[in-house]
Amino acid sequence: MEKRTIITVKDLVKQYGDFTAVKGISFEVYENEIFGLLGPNGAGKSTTLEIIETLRDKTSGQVMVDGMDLDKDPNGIKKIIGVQLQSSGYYPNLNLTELIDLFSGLYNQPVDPKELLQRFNLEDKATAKYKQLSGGQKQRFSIATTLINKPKIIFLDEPTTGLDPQARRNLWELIQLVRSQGTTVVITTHYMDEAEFLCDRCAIVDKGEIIAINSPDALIDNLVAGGFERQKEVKQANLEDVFLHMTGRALREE
Ligand SMILES: Nc1ncnc2c1ncn2[C@@H]1O[C@H](COP(=O)(O)OP(=O)(O)OP(=O)(O)O)[C@@H](O)[C@H]1O
Repeated sequence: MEKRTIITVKDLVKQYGDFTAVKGISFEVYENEIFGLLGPNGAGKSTTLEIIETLRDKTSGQVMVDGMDLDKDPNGIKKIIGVQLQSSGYYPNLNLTELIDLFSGLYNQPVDPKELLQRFNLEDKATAKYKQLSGGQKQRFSIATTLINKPKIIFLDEPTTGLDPQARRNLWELIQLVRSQGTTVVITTHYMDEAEFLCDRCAIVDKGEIIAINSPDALIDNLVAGGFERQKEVKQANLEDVFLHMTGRALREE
């Protein structure tokens, strides 16, 4: 089936003073895929994401989101995307239900807080404040809030950083669920196992340039075809498997 392109980035450049953080990158994201931006610290992933999210000005280049040109219709783009807020974006005196009601009012979108919290395994926290949540719960809540305006695309910037293996896997399942319900997901991560598990395609960004873009499988196959061999014998399991086998897969944060 022909894939529909939902994001097109062409020759994108971002300069901070004399420093060029993004050096003319181009890529496309297809509708309903999970697309990853991978790269070391400072590669330019967040800058790229924030430009597409309309939160940061670009220096040059073209960005189209669902047929809308970033230069001409940033407000149109804002309406169809969901962006994770930093923790400072949540009013400290409101509980989770009240926060959802607040966003729902701001977006003018009716949302049932109970149903949304249930979907993200947070029904017991309906009257808790954001700051009272564990790391995993905070991430789940912030992903839940990206869905309030019923976006076509959500952007997740390092959603599992700092989480334990159980919470990470739980979040992976939730991200897959969000995609299965029709949302396109753009994610940045430093965890290659995460990208391999979640992403349909990923771009590897280094020093402001895209150095590879493909499915994780194809990237691995290309490396092996080039004669790469692992130095160590590959074991049937890794330390994370040991950890999860011994401590279980159930979430521990409650
Ligand atoms: N507001 C700013 N002013 C000046 N330089 C900036 C600014 N924001 C980012 N940079 C620089 O641009 C480069 C790219 O930063 P960016 O945050 O996009 O990278 P990243 O790939 O998301 O990194 P990380 O994985 O650490 O989040 C870095 O060298 C960073 O120091």
